[in-house]
Amino acid sequence: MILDEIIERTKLDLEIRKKEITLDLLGRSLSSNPYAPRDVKPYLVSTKEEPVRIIAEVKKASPSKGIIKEDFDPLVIAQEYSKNGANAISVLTEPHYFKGNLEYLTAIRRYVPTPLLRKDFIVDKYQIVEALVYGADFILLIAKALGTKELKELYDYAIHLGLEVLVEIHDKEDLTKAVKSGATIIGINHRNLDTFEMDMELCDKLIPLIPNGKIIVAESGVSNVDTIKRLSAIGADAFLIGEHFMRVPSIEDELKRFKNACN
Ligand SMILES: O=C(O)c1ccccc1NCC(=O)[C@H](O)[C@H](O)COP(=O)(O)O
Repeated sequence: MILDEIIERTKLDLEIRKKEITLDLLGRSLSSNPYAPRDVKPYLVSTKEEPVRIIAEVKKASPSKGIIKEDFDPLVIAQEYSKNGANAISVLTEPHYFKGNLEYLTAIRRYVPTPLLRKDFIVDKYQIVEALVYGADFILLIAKALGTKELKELYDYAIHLGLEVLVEIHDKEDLTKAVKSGATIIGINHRNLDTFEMDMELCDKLIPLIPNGKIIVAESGVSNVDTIKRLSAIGADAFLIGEHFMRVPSIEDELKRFKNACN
C-alpha cells in the first residue's frame, strides 16, 4: 500500500529531523519568523467575480508517474503561476516519492506573493511547526492517513498556530472525520492513493453530502475546461492541479483558459 509506505518513510525521516532540531527549538525560531500566515479562505472561495479558483501545484515527480518534469525550477514555476492568476500555490515538500523539498516553500515565499500550501503527508505536530517556519499559509491533512482523534488534534493545532487546513477526503468515512475535525476547507481527491485509479465522478457522489458553507476543492486529474465547468456547476470552489500544468507548453495560456472557464 503506497500511502502506508509513504507515511512509514515520513515517520522515519521525522525521527531524524527531531533529533537534529527539537520541537522546542523549532518552536523558538517562530518568534523571529518573518512569515505570518495569511488568511487563505478569501482566495479559495468561489465568487460571482471569480467563480473558478485555482491552486496550482509545483510537482516534479509522483509515485504514480515517476519524474514528471525534468527541467524543474520551483521558483520559476511558482512565479509563472502567480503572474498568471493562480489563487494559491501547492508546494510538494515530500522528498522521496515527489522529489519535493521544504526549502522550496521558503524560496517561493520570499519572492512570490501568492498564498502557499505545504503539500505533504502530515502526521505529527512537528511538521505543522515546520510548515509555519518555512513559510506556508495552509497545510494539507489527509483524512485517510489519520484517525478521527488524530485528525482533530492536528487540525486544532494548525488553526491555533494561525495556519488554515485543507482536509482531504476520498469517501463518506473520510467526510465524517473531516466534519468532526471542524474542517471548513474540504478537498475531494479523485485519485485513490493506494491504487492510483482516478474516479472523476467522486465529486458528484460526495459534494451533495458536504454540509453547507464549506469551501470545496476538487483535487487531481483535472486537465480540461469541461471538467472545470462541470465540477464548478455542482459546487466545487477551487481546483488543485499539478501534473497537467507541469506538462503544458504554456502555463500562462492554460491558467488563463481554466480561470475563465465559467465566465
Ligand atoms: O500524484 C500521485 O501520484 C500521488 C500518489 C500517492 C499519493 C498522493 C499523490 N498525489 C498528491 C496529490 O494529491 C496531487 O499531487 C494533487 O492533487 C494534484 O494532482 P494532479 O493534478 O493529478 O497532479
